[in-house]
Amino acid sequence: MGVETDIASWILTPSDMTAVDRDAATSGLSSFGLMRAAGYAVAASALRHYPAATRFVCLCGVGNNGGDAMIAAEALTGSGADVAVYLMGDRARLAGDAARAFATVPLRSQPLGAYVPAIGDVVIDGLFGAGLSRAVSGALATLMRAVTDLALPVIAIDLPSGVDGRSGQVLGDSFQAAQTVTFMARKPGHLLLPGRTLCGALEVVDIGIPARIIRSHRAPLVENTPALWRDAVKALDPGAHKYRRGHLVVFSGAAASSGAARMSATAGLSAGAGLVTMVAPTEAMPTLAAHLTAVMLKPVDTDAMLSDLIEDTRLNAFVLGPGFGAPERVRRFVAALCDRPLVLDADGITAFREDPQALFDAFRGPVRLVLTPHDGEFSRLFPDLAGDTALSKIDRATMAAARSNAVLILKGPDTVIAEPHGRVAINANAPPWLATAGSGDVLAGIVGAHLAQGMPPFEAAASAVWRHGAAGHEAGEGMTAEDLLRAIRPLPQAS
Ligand SMILES: NC(=O)C1=CN([C@@H]2O[C@H](COP(=O)(O)OP(=O)(O)OC[C@H]3O[C@@H](n4cnc5c(N)ncnc54)[C@H](OP(=O)(O)O)[C@@H]3O)[C@@H](O)[C@H]2O)[C@@H](O)CC1
Ligand SMILES: Nc1ncnc2c1ncn2[C@@H]1O[C@H](COP(=O)(O)OP(=O)(O)O)[C@@H](O)[C@H]1O
Ligand SMILES: [K+]
Repeated sequence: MGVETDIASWILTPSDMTAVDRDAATSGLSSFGLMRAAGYAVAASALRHYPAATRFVCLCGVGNNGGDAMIAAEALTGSGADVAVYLMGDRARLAGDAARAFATVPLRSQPLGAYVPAIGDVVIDGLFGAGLSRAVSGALATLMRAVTDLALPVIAIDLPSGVDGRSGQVLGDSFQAAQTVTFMARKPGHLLLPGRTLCGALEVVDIGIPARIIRSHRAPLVENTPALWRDAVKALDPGAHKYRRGHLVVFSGAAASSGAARMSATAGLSAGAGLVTMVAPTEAMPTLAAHLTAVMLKPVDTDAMLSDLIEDTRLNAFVLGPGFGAPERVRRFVAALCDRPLVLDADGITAFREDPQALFDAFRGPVRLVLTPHDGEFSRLFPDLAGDTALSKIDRATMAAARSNAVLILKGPDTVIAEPHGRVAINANAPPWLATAGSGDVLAGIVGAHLAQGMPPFEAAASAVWRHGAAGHEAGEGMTAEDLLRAIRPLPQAS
C-alpha cells in the first residue's frame, strides 16, 4: 500500500515520528495494530523481492523494530517460507508491543550470537530503527561485515540498523540493505548520505496512521521536487521581453582564470535570463570576447566604474565568485552590491573567511543573498557548525541560513537548500557524475538566472539545484561541464 502523494514528499524526523506515534495512540489507534501492519508490509516486500529465498533470517532487537521483525517472521512462516528468528539481547528486556509480539507469535528465537550467515539467506534487519542511540560495535559489527562479505540480501525495517534516521550518518557500523521498508513518511536518513545509499531501494508504506496526524507534525522539511517551487515558475512569463526576463551580471576574474565565470554566464543564458553581462577587468576583455558571443561584456577596473554600472536598476541579479580570486576586491564589490540579489560562490565565499560576520551584517533585512558552498567553503564561513559532529547536514544548513540571513545551498551528493526562516529541502536528483570541474559554476549561473527572472531566493535556489541535477541526467555519465550547459532544459510548469 503506498502513501497519499502529498505525504509521500514529506520528511519526518525520528522525533516528529515519536510525536506522531503518541498522537496516534491518544486518538485510540492500537499501537500493536500498527506494528502488525508494519511487520506484514515487510513480509510482503520480502516475498515480492525474494520469492526463491532458501530461508528468511529475522534479526530482532529488543525495541519495536524487533517487534516488527517478529511479526514479519510470523507472516513469512504463514506463507510457507522457511524462517529463523534471532534475538539480540536478553528476552527480559523486551517491553511493550515488542514483548507482546514475542509473546503471541509461536516461533522460537535463538540468541543473535548463534547466527552463522549462509548463502541463500535473506536477512530481515529488525535490530534498530528510530531508537538507535549509540554506536554499533563488537560482535554485532562483525556480524554485519560477515553478512556484507557474503553479499546476502538485507531487507531493513525502517532503516538499515546503524544508520541514524536524523542525520543519515552511520553510528559505528551498519548493514547495506537491498531494500528498506519504512512507514508513513521518509526520515532525513533515507535521503542524506551515506544513509540513502545504505537503504537500497526505499518503500514507504501506509500502516494506517491518519494523514491529519502526520500533517500536524509536519516540519518545514521536504524533498526538493517541482512541487516545492512550481508556483514560482508559473509566475514567470515565458513570452516576456528580454528585459523583463531579467538582466544577470556575472563577474569574471583575470583573463587566465575566466573560464569559471564564463561557465556561469553561459549557464545564466541557457537557464533563461533575458540578458547576461560579464563584468571583468579590461585586461580580460580580449580573452572573453574571443570566447563569448551572446554574453555582453563590460570592463570594470575600479570601484567607481562598478558604482556607475550598478546605477542601472535593470541589472537585477549578480553572480560573484567563480574564478574571481582577489579577496579584497570581492569584499569591496560585495559591499557595493549588498542591497541587490546576489549569488556568492567559490572565491566570493572564501574572501570572507577572516570575517564572515561582515558579510552577514551587510545582508540583513529582506533575504537577497544566496550562498553556494561545498563542505570546504562552508567550513570557512561557519567553522563552528562544520566542526560540530552532533549536527546533521540539515541542522548545519538551517543554522547557517539563519545566521547569515541567506539562502544556503550546501552542496554535495545530497545538497541541502535552507532559508533563514526554517524551510529546508533535500535534493536527491543529482547523478554522481555531476562532481566534475566547473559543475558548481554552472549551478551558480542557473541560480543567478532564476533570481534575475524574479523568483524568490529560496525557490530560485531549490529549482536551480533540481534543474542542475536534471541536466546532469540529460548529459549522461562521462559528461563535462560544457555538456552540462547544453543539457539545461526548461523548468517543469504547473499544468
Ligand atoms: N509509527 C511508526 O513509525 C511505527 C514504528 N514502528 C517501529 O518502531 C521502531 C522504533 O522502536 P523503538 O523506539 O523501540 O526503537 P528501536 O529502533 O527498536 O531500538 C531501541 C532499542 O535498541 C537499543 N539500542 C539502540 N542503539 C543500540 C546499539 N548501538 N547497540 C545496542 N543496542 C542499541 C536500545 O537500547 P537502550 O538505548 O534503551 O539501551 C533499545 O533497547 C521503528 O524503527 C519502527 O520499526 C512500528 O512498530 C510501527 C509503528
Ligand atoms: N557525488 C555527487 N553526486 C551528485 N552531485 C554531486 C556529487 N558531488 C558533487 N556534486 C555536485 O556537483 C557540483 C560541484 O560543485 P563544486 O564543488 O563547486 O565544484 P566545481 O568548483 O568544480 O564546480 C555541486 O552542485 C554538487 O552538489
Ligand atoms: K532496522
